[in-house]
Amino acid sequence: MTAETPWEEWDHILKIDPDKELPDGITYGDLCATGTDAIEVGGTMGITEENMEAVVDACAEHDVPLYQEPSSPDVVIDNRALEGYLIPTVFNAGSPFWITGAHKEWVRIDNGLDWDRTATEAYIVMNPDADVATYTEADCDLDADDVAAYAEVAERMFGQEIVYVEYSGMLGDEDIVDAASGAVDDATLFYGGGIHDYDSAYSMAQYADVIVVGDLAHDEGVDAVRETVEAANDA
Ligand SMILES: CC(C)=CCC/C(C)=C/CC/C(C)=C/CC/C(C)=C/COP(=O)(O)OP(=O)(O)O
Ligand SMILES: O=P(O)(O)OC[C@@H](O)CO
Ligand SMILES: [Mg+2]
Repeated sequence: MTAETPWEEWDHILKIDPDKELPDGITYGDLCATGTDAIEVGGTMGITEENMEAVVDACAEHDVPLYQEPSSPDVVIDNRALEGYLIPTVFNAGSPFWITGAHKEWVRIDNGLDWDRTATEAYIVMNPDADVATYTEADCDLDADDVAAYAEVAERMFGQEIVYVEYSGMLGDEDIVDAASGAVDDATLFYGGGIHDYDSAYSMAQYADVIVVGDLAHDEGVDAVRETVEAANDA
């Protein structure tokens, strides 16, 4: 990354899914102006280079750092508007493909990756009903001590700078996020899933360094997202 580890300064990320519509009357520019610290463009299903490019181009002229979060090597785009690439690796995936296999393929087929703009996110996927859990065959049957141990392994043994507790589609268990928070030292803890208002944002931001808000932007719009930014800044 240009500024090494910029996420250390963040409280809030807005994740825009290029496969989902925006509410009526709302533009990508409006979403960029919510006060979020960064935008991640990504989703699990229905992702193409074309819909990725369209969202990145629409956000490019606005003053917020833009990151691509690819769900597979074939949707990675080469776009100078991107500050960088946040590449998931799923620690509790059912297949090594989602831990290192896709990454190996990416490096094999792509000549000349931009390593200075590339970082990984160590995901722990917790909602068995989320597309990402099905897709990666994740073992979501984890207690707080399992999650804490994964988080510690990610940081201490695999040198991960970002640990991501992912409840995509549902609000997570505070005790689990608290345990993950206690298990990491220098790594930045991301939490995402089911944040829908000030209180749910605040509850998770007490433990996580950075909260990630996704579907709310597509389902409700900018005022709701702005509330979550306020909560992230207050916590
Ligand atoms: C090596 C490269 C370039 C890519 C592989 C990256 C990996 C391991 C991806 C697997 C995990 C994944 C699909 C991450 C994408 C981000 C994510 C978790 C989006 C949220 O997905 P959901 O909310 O479950 O799905 P939808 O909202 O799209 O239905
Ligand atoms: O869509 P939501 O439930 O807000 O989840 C956010 C993000 O963690 C998904 O990858
Ligand atoms: Mg989603």
